[in-house]
Formats: sequence, structure tokens, C-alpha cells
Amino acid sequence: MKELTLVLKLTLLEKKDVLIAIFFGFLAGIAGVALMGSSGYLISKAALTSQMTTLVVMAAVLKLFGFASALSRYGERLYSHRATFTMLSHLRVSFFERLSPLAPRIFSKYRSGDLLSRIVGDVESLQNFLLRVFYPPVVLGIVFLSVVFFTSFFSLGIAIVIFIGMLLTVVVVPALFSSRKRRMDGQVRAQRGNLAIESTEFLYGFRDLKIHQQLNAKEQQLKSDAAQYNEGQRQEGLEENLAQSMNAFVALLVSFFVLGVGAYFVAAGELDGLYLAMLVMVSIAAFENVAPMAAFPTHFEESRKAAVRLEEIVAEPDLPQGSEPMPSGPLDIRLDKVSFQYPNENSLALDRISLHLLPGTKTAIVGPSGSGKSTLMQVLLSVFPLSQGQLSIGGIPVEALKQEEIWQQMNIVLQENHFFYGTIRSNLLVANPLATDEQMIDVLAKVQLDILPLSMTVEEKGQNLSGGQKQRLAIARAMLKGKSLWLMDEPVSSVDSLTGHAIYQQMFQQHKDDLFVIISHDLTGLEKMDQIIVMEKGCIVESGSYDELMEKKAYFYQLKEIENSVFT
Ligand SMILES: Nc1ncnc2c1ncn2[C@@H]1O[C@H](COP(=O)(O)OP(=O)(O)OP(=O)(O)O)[C@@H](O)[C@H]1O
Repeated sequence: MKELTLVLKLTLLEKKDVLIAIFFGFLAGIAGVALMGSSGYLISKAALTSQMTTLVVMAAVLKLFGFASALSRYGERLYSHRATFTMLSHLRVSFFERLSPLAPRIFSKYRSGDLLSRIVGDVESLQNFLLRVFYPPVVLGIVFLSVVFFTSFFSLGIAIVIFIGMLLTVVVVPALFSSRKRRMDGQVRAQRGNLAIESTEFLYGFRDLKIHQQLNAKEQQLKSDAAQYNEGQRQEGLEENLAQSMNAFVALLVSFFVLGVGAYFVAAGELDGLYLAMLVMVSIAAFENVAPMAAFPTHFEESRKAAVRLEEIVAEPDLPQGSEPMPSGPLDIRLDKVSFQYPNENSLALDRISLHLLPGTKTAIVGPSGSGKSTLMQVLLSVFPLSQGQLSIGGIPVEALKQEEIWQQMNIVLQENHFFYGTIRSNLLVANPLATDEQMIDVLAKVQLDILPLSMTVEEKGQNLSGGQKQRLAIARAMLKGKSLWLMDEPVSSVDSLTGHAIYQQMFQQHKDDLFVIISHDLTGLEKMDQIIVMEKGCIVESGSYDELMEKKAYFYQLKEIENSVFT
């Protein structure tokens, strides 16, 4: 139950609706029982009396109970569903708020299909929490206790039979089916997750699967996963029907028992025969609503598992966040023996990196593939928590700063940049919502992209732009942001070298006082950089200006020699 605390708390935010739903649920249940009971009484009374007025009054009362039952059921449905959907919206908002800070790291742990299945499927499953787990037992319990109390005035024996029947149908039968269900439920949930994972991979990788002629094989796999999931759901449905039928059967047996015991008491002179039909009808009506209780363990287990699966995603400790404001003025970045290890990896991706990056300087980070350059960039962006060491910006440790404030101060261009469906204008406004058309045209010109009109449509993920155009649009976006810390990971790798160098020249000339950190595979043009950091296997193996490193004739010099030999 502990796992459902958050859902319960969010449900109780709509306390008023929940209480009204319980009240109407009780009213509908008790009116239904009263309707059946009074009809039983009316039948007996009609057989024994010829007094018309009594019969007319009884018939009117019957009608009243009928109306009351229907209206109360409507009220119950209205308020319980309103409370449920409001709770779901609270849950989605609270889940999203906790998920969004984890977004940069989340895919190292979960596949997107799995995330989708959890976010959509599990949140959806929790709609059953109020409707089938929380309030029906409360309503049923109150209705049953009222019925037991009422029948005890006529016959204690019958009241005890109904009470035992209640224990059987509300507790014993559901408990018998719950362990079978628990086993089955785990399988169906895994099958659903699997299907979601395979479907998203199929969609993401459609082009590559087609190129490599693997589409049919993957399609077959998907069909077999879907068939397994369908079969699992079918079995689950059968099991649920079996449990409900069993419960209805036990309820009917109890009503027969009430009839038998009642008849015995009438024969023994312990019960007035006038009330026998009424008590049997009361019992039938009270047990009428009990069949869905067989599904209670199913829904309880489903809600519990859904809550656990959702909590698993967001339970990951968030990065420590402080509240210190970002210092104003030029900012420096200092790394002091910073190490970083990816979760579930054995070796360090960054090993005791120490660096001091000053305002007004340009630093290039170079090194072979897999040496840790992008990881260093992610650490500078404070996306990952450090395994060891300290990172400070403007003299303040990053743990003391708010993550959003850190990003607020940075012009960031990553290897892969996202473009939204919209226009060039709307994609530029992401960086600076207040930018004017003139400013946007100006930055487009600086990255030599002014042939693209601001109103041009950008398709999803920028599919209608070339690789180089996307990179230049990302740089234009960073320029528009206009902050003093520039972090760029291979920003012009898909741009021809002439245009790439012209863009760098523009940036460096226009932003002389800013701090630039640029990851580059390309070793040409690094003469303009103030500092070059050479990385290998997560360590800094060399650093210095271009001339210093060339003079040293060590690692960087050798890389340069290899590059020259390849291109000459
Ligand atoms: N999300 C991740 N989870 C686990 N290990 C990772 C992850 N990302 C990178 N690594 C590992 O960390 C090491 C450094 O990778 P990184 O991407 O920083 O290298 P890089 O120098 O930027 O490479 P490239 O030049 O090819 O982009 C590599 O061994 C890589 O396998």
C-alpha cells in the first residue's frame, strides 16, 4: 500500500468529490436494496391483505426507491469519474515535473518504448485506483453493514448468514484468485512493455531496416510480440470473468441459504412469514453489486504495480541543486580533479581532469574518438553528477547553483540539435523569445544561412534541412541567445571547411570577451585557439597553445602529422 501513497494523496486532493461519490454510492446501493426488499414485502402483503390503500402506498414507495437508486447511481458515477480524471491530471503533471530534470540522463536507463509504455499505460492503469480499488469496498462495506443491521431486527440467524456471505464474497473468493492473477499480471505487463519497445524501435529504425532488408524479420517479430500480448490479455480477461462468475455464484448460494434458513425459522415460528420474501430479496439485492469485488485484487495489484513502475523512473536522485544566483559579469570555469563514471560502466570516462578556463579565451578539446570529449562537455553542462572532484562556474560550485541558471548563461551547440516542427523563425525564437526579425536575419547572415527565409517551414526534427544547414541553424540559435559562455561539440563538422572557418572567425571577432570551449575532430585552424586540450582515455594528455604543442613534438604533433599524411 506504501507504493500507492502518492496516488492516494493526489486522489484526496479532490476530497469533496470523493466523499460525494461515496455518499451517492451508498445511497444508490441502499436504495437498490430497499427497492427489492419493499417489492418482496409488497408481494407478501398483497397475498395476505385486501387493503388497497396499503398496496398503493407501497407501490408509490417502490417507485420512489427506483428513482432514488437511478439518480444516486448517476451522481456516484459523475463525482467518482470527475475525481478520477482530476487525479489523473494531477498525476501526469506531478510525474512530468519530476521527470523533466532527469530527461538528459533518462535514456541511459530506459528505452524510449519502455518509457512510453510506462508514461501512457501505467498512468492510465491508475484510473482504476479510485473507481475500482479505493471507494467500492468502502461503499459495499457500509451497504452490507446496514443490511446486516437491518435484517438483525427480523432474524439474527439471517443477519449472520448475510454477514458470512459478505466475508466470502468480499474477502475469501477475491483472495483465492489474487495469487493466480498476480503471476499472470506480471507476464502481461512485461509483454506490453516489450511490444512498446519493439514498436518504437521499428518506427525509429524503419529506414535502416529497409536498407538492410531486415524489415520483414522485424515485422514478424513485432507480430509475434503483438500476438503474445493479445493472448496474455485474453487469458487475463478469462481469468477475470471466471473470478466474477465464481463470486456471483457464491452470492446466489448465500441468497438460497437465506431462503432455506428463513423458511426454517418461519416453520419454527421464529420469523413472521410476511417478512421472508423481503429478507430474501434484500439479500439478493445486497449481493448484486458484489461480483466486481472479485476483480478488486486485480485492480489493486495493477494500480500498485503501475505506481511502482512510475516511481522507479522518477525515484533516481536528482542532481544536487542550490539556490545561489549566478554571479554577474565575465564567468570562468574551473575543474578540479574531476572524474566521471557512467552508471553500470566499470571504467572512468573522465579521470581527474583539472582545467581553468578564463573569460575571453578560446579552448579547443581534441583527441581520438571515445577519449571523453563529449563526456567532458556533458559534465560542463552539469547534466551528470560528478563521481569525484569539483566543478565551479564564476567561482561558485555547480552544486550551489540552479541547473536552469547554469544553462541560462550558456550558448550551447551539441553534436545533435533538435529542431521542432514550425518555421526557421520559431526555431530561432526558442533561444531568445524576444528576438526581432532583424536580429534573426543578422545571425542567419553570420552563419551564411540568409538564403533561408524566416517563414520557411521546418519539418519534424529538421528533416528538410541538410546536415550542415542544421548545424549552422544551431549556431545561429546560440548566437541569438547572446550569453558569454560558449560550449560547442563539433559545431561545424558537417559544414565545408571554408564556411566553417568563416563562421568561427565571425564568432571570435564579435565576442572577444566571451569564453569558448569547442570540441573538434578537425585539427586545422586551431592556431587561432588560445589553448588546446588533448584528451585520451578520459585523461588530459597534453595542453598548451598551438605553437607550444607543435614545438613540443609530442602527442598533438603526432596527431597533426597523421592528419597531414592522410590528406597529402
Ligand atoms: N551514455 C553512455 N553510457 C555509457 N558509456 C558511455 C556513454 N556515452 C559515452 N560512453 C563511453 O564513454 C567514453 C567516452 O565517450 P565520449 O562520447 O565522451 O567520447 P568522445 O571523445 O566524445 O568520442 P567522439 O569523438 O567519437 O564523439 C567512451 O568509452 C564511451 O563508450
